[in-house]
Amino acid sequence: MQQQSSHPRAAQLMLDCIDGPIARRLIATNLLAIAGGLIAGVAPVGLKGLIDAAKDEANTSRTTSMAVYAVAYLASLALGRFLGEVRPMLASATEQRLYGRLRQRFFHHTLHLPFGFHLNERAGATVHALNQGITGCQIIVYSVLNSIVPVVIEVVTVTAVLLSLDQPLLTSIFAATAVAYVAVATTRTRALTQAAQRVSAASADVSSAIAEGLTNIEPVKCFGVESRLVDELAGSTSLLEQRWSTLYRRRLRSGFALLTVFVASMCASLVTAIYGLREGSLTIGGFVLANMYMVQLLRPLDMLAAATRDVSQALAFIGPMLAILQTPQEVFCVKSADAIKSGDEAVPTRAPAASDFASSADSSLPPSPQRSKAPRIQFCDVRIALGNSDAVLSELNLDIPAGRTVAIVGASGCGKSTMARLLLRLWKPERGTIFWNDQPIEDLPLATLREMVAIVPQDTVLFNATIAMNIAIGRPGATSQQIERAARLAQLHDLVSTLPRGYATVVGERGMKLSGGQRQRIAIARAVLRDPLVFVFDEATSMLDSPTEQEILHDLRKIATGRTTIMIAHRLSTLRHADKIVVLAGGGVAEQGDHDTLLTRDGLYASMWRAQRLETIT
Ligand SMILES: Nc1ncnc2c1ncn2[C@@H]1O[C@H](COP(=O)(O)OP(=O)(O)OP(=O)(O)O)[C@@H](O)[C@H]1O
Repeated sequence: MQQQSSHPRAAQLMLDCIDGPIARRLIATNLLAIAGGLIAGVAPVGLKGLIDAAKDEANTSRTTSMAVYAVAYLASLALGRFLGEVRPMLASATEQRLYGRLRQRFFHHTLHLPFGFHLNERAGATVHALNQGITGCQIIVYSVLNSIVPVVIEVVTVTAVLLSLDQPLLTSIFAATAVAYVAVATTRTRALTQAAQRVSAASADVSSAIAEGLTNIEPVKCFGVESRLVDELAGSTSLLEQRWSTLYRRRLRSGFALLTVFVASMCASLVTAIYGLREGSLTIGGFVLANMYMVQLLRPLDMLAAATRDVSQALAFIGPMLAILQTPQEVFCVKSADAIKSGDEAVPTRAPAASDFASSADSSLPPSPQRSKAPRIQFCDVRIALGNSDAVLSELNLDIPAGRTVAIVGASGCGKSTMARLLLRLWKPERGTIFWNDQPIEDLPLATLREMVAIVPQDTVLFNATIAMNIAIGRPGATSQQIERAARLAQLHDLVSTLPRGYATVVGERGMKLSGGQRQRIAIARAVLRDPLVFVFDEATSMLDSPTEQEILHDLRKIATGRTTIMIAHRLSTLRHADKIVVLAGGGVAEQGDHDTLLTRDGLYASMWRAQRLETIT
């Protein structure tokens, strides 16, 4: 079933990646392939001429005729072979460009798939889908250019010559053989495709297991699970082995079926040609030619059948890549970016007034006067459930005034990071709306929204690149002075100065050559350098020692002035300066207000505060 729908999709995918220059080169190499097929097809005519000339004793210039036929025969053989050698060399550059485009297209598409896709899929399997898909495309291109096109031309040429021999019986045998080949090739295709799909799935499991072990190398080593992982891999590899054997058994069965057709046809044609020779309807040259053509007709038919088999296997390999390419991307752009950036928004939907957030008298802080562009953010009746569990946020109503700092606190798992992800549209709420000033955030172009928000996430993962590159990731083209300034604000500069290679130090796979606190500071510098309208600090300083944390918080308060800032933290002492503190519980806002108000209220926040004070003292 997958195979049936894969044909047009695979063809479409390749066509999409073919531009003018690629198309021209492919046509040129194809023409070479066609020329090779034609020449190979007519070569035996020279041999027939040679044999007939040798037999023609009445011909006075027999030697010359023989020489001409011999040269024609050898030259056509040599030229056909030469073209066969040259074509792959010419084709390879074009094909590599095509595969490069395919990789780029796949990577672009995958990076733009929804966040949930990446959480559900194994990265190893995704990379494997690409690699195997490219292998499948290579097989298809090779089969089409090297086998199918030249072979079809050869079959047509041979058939034309065959018809000119005026041997209806032989022609019928050839036709019957062709039909038999097609029948065998098509009936075996489904079984082969299924086997190839199973190989592909098992192979993805093996790749994912290896990738997962390598990306989690630290826990693997710390918990000493190397041998267990290797044993588990042995299970997956033996399954892969079995599935390859099944595939090759099926290929063999298909090969035997084709061999049977081949032998039957050879027998039939040989008997017919002998009969023709005895009857005098075939010369000796004609007899040799008929048999050579039989072989020559069967060989391309054989190659066609093999190519069909390879293509069906290749389509199964391409299947996972096509499935990923068909997964819908994130919704990027709904409304004009300019209107949003200039603050000159068209208001499509009514956003709630501050008084709608009536749960607390403290919820209607006036906006900060310093940055007119910093947005007011409102979560209105937002509900979201993740996975199969109950709603993480069942009814979130929250007003974050423009240019103010709002702290979010609450028990682990109550949905604080989920809130931040909703704002960045990594998740989509099941119900409710998040407003950016007066616009629902779905109306903002996704790229613009993310450009305006900088997040320091709980777990900082770095690229295996230099410190400078990691800091500048959100601001391509940043100068070294700008990078250094951001690093200073994140209390990182002094540390970097002690490194022999300074900002050119490579941080290792996922930044593992740095401490957790150092990674966090890079993440803070990154966010600062991005210069956004909204900051989200999600446990941004949780890995730092107290003095460093205090210094960074002091700097961040300065940087965040006039920007809308969301601070998520468990350590309440780091949040007491926030304009508003929001306690999340039971899927919504349990209480909100500034530090003193909440302490006076003696509710959830006050008890959390007391508990943490007690911990500090004891
Ligand atoms: N992709 C997901 N699929 C299913 N459940 C998820 C997913 N991501 C998060 N969750 C669940 O959603 C809930 C809220 O997670 P979230 O990360 O928002 O909590 P949090 O309040 O930030 O917690 P913490 O303070 O521990 O960081 C948790 O119960 C978590 O297990």
